[in-house]
Amino acid sequence: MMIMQLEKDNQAHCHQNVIELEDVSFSYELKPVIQDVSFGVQERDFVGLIGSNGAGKTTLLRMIVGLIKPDCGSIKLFGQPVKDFKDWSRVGYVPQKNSFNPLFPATVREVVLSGLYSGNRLFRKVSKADQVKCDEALHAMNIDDLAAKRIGQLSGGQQQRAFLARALINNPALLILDEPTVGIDAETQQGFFHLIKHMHQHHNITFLMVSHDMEMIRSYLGQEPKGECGKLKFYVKHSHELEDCGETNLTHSLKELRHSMEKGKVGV
Ligand SMILES: Nc1ncnc2c1ncn2[C@@H]1O[C@H](COP(=O)(O)OP(=O)(O)OP(=O)(O)O)[C@@H](O)[C@H]1O
Repeated sequence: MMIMQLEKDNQAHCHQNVIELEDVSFSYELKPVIQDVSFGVQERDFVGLIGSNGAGKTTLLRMIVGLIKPDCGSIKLFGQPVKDFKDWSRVGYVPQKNSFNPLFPATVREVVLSGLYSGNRLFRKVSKADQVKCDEALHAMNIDDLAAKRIGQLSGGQQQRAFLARALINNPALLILDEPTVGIDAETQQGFFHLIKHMHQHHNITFLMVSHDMEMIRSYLGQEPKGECGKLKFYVKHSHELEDCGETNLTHSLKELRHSMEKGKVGV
């Protein structure tokens, strides 16, 4: 049995478990993909999930957000079994490779706003406050000018930014990102990493991110993984900064990002 248990050097009693996996296994038909994975993500962890192609990273994320069920084992989100979890506004998820038919009718604004609707909120009226949240999220990803465009008419990188804005609109406590910068140019990647690092360090957001960008992972999360299971490696950094901001909104993050861009010419 392969069990991976993350070290909890920085465990502080004030930090709750955000994700708990215990002996999770999954097979596509008869092909085992995930075997006996156990690990925990705590509030304010930034977990980078690394593994070769086909190692099961996307499959693991899809189980965590409840899109597929494990064959055995248990998965909890914020202390609740995923199957009973309802508070999806606390979780932002950006799947891998969102690509749309150019004729797909939704505009970027509609796609971003759809991040606010979950469960019975699906057909609710869009309020002024929702529009403001949408503007902030569009602005954070620097796609204000694309708001009225059809999502299918955007480049891959622009679509990815729209999906990041969609994940950010609820100001989630947990952001789950599946290779978020695939198809995004180097300058934009740099700005994006700057933004998520800021969100991690100052805004109490917990991250689980699949990436093949070892340079970014190692520079922020350290040289060695904290845990391994099969072909999956988990790099972890915990953030607990005394000078955390009271503010947790996107506008604040954006202000800090713009400031850095002006100083260091970081692109978004
Ligand atoms: N719907 C599916 N039906 C059958 N097999 C699948 C399905 N989705 C994925 N697989 C297989 O499961 C394995 C794990 O796939 P997964 O997408 O989770 O890997 P990954 O680590 O995210 O890979 P990559 O780095 O290439 O994105 C692969 O061998 C893949 O071919």
